[in-house]
Amino acid sequence: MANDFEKHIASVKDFPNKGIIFRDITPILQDGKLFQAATHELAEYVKSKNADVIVGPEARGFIVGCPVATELGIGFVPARKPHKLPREVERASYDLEYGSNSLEIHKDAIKPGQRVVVCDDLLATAGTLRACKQLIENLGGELVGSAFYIELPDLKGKEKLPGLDVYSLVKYHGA
Ligand SMILES: O=P(O)(O)OC[C@H]1O[C@H](OP(=O)(O)OP(=O)(O)O)[C@H](O)[C@@H]1O
Ligand SMILES: Nc1ncnc2[nH]cnc12
Repeated sequence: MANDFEKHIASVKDFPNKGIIFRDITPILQDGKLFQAATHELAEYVKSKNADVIVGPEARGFIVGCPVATELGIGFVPARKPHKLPREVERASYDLEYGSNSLEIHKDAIKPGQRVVVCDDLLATAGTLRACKQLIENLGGELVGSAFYIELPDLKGKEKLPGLDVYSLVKYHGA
């Protein structure tokens, strides 16, 4: 199955910037059975972490995280790019493999003591994941794991979050 996921990831050279190989998951999403299988694999992981809620960073984290939350019947919390959420927010800034950004989360989205897993399409430098962790912890939640379709281990994202469990379907070396 890991092989099937990998076969349905498109690798696009020099996108969005020269030197980046963009790993495009849209062929997985287009294949209903494979999208369902990927969702199920992540859901089994999230269940094993006994999570109360999933946080998904905009935009691809919405696509990946929402169906996992509905499969498990648990809540989904969007971490959005600035000025999109209408009520009081917590904000964290971060750097990416290409560029930098900020993420916001509604202040009442996570309750103290809740167990949270972050779901997203890809882990690269972990700037996004670190920002999510900061937001979750500022609201009193506990980040108990993270789940991705793709991991780029050479960018050493994991090392920036020592002790955090990371689950992924496919790893690309030499990214
Ligand atoms: O581990 P990192 O170095 O933080 O990179 C991974 C993040 O980068 C991409 O999102 P992007 O910010 O490009 O936003 P998008 O989903 O709106 O395209 C991807 O979906 C992850 O969220
Ligand atoms: N190489 C990559 N491909 C797709 N999304 C990304 N986000 C950060 N790095 C990426």
